[in-house]
Amino acid sequence: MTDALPYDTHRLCELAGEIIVNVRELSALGWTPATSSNFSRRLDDRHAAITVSGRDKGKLREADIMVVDFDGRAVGSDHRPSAETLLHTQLYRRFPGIGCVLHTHSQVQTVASRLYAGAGHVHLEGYELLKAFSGNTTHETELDLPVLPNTQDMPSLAAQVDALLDRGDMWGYLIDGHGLYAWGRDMADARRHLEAFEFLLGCELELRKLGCA
Ligand SMILES: CSCCC(=O)C(=O)COP(=O)(O)O
Ligand SMILES: [Zn+2]
Repeated sequence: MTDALPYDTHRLCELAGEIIVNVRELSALGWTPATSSNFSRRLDDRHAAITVSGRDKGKLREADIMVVDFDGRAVGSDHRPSAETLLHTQLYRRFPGIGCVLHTHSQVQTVASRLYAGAGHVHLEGYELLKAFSGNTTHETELDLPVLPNTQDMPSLAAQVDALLDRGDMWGYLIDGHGLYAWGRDMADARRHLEAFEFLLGCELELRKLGCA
């Protein structure tokens, strides 16, 4: 810990390294086109490490990761944090067990968000991969992935997410025409949830193409 900064800089370096490695892999899958997407890790009980706004997520370096407090304000940096910072910090503030938030813009996520915006959710049932979500021990379960309307008004979007979180266990949501948010207790957990949503949404789209859903 330095005198000047109110967080552990060594821990920040560790988390930045982890974000960089994981986000490069997600980018290589085509899930972060055109500088889209944002990623964060809980740093401590007041701060998160998050991607700087507008950076090419496929080419992240340590300088592309900065610190914000849970009100979304930059701490110890002149950079602008992700435009969607509030959607990350609201989760860290409310749930001490959440340690990682991942947001991507894959084609599958975006097409699914458009198709299911009217229904307000994607119903996922009968898939073995539902066991990938923390707490699920059987495929005999179901999950409604919410789809929220897109807006540039982040406080309004965060308020809608907050209302959904009141309902209980939730590991992600879609934003119409935009992409997917997923989270977990650490990077591995959040990434498993993100990948499971991507796979399950892909299955639902495929079933629709085949006229089965
Ligand atoms: C060019 S993508 C539009 C903004 C967006 O949806 C996104 O995920 C990236 O925003 P950021 O400010 O985090 O770079
Ligand atoms: Zn986005």
